[in-house]
Amino acid sequence: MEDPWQKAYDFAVTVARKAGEVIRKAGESEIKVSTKSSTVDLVTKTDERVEKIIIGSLKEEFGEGTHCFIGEESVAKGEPCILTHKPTWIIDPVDGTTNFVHGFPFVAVSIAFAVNKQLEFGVIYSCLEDKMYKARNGKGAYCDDELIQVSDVKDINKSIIISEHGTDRSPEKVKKIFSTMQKILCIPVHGLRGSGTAATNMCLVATGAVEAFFEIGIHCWDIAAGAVIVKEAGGVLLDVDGGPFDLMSRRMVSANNEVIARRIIKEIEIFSAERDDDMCEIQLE
Ligand SMILES: O=P(O)(O)O[C@@H]1[C@H](O)[C@@H](O)[C@H](O)[C@@H](O)[C@@H]1O
Ligand SMILES: [Mg+2]
Repeated sequence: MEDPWQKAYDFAVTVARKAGEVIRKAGESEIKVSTKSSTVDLVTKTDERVEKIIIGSLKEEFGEGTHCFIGEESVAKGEPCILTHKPTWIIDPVDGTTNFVHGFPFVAVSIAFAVNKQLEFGVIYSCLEDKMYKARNGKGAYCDDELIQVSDVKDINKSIIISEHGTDRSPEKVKKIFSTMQKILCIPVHGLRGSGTAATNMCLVATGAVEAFFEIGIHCWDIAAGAVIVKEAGGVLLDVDGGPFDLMSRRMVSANNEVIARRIIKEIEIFSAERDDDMCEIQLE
């Protein structure tokens, strides 16, 4: 029987690489000459431009109307953020926007694809490192053409944990974020890290470079592709309260094994973040 999504998967890799080249060029030419403040406007234009290229390419290849799109920039402009049963692309055109503004070398194009509300595949192109991470449901996870596996570390005292403080600077949230990080550091673990992009952090879990990534405040487009890649690399995904992973919940833990995931969950001070699908007024089918 023909594999219905192989063509879409291969095309997603091509589009991610094309988007990465646009980001690199923007970084080399436009960002260098501008001051940090004007850079931010420029980068928003880059984010929007890259998302338009990605969605435009997908619509051209698969036709208008047959597929749905959840893109960070489109949602920011009021497009719905609801996962229906239709084939749906979940896109973060520039994950690590703040990194990009500052020339901090972790910026990722994240493209995921879901059918019947199930994630089918994920592609993350770390465009400044020129590394293509990808995974299809049930077919393993790869960095370029090399199979990748999560870490085999069992003891959390021998682990590196990666997380982010996000963009919210409200004192009560910042306090909980850093109190959580302090508790995890003092378990103790070998170290805490953060690349500045959830997509890249999840690839680091999938390659075994770190044992776990958690964050509250991310969006579905930050983690959808990484979720497939971590799972296919042998990792686990949970909600920060220990329940099942929920793509739209704005929170998650991904780890190399469930013991380490649940040990981290014990230390997380949970704060609320409005669900991605609640942020949208329009309720689709
Ligand atoms: O820097 P941006 O891209 O605006 O935001 C970041 C990423 O989107 C996200 O992946 C990361 O986890 C988050 O903490 C950070 O704010
Ligand atoms: Mg992002």
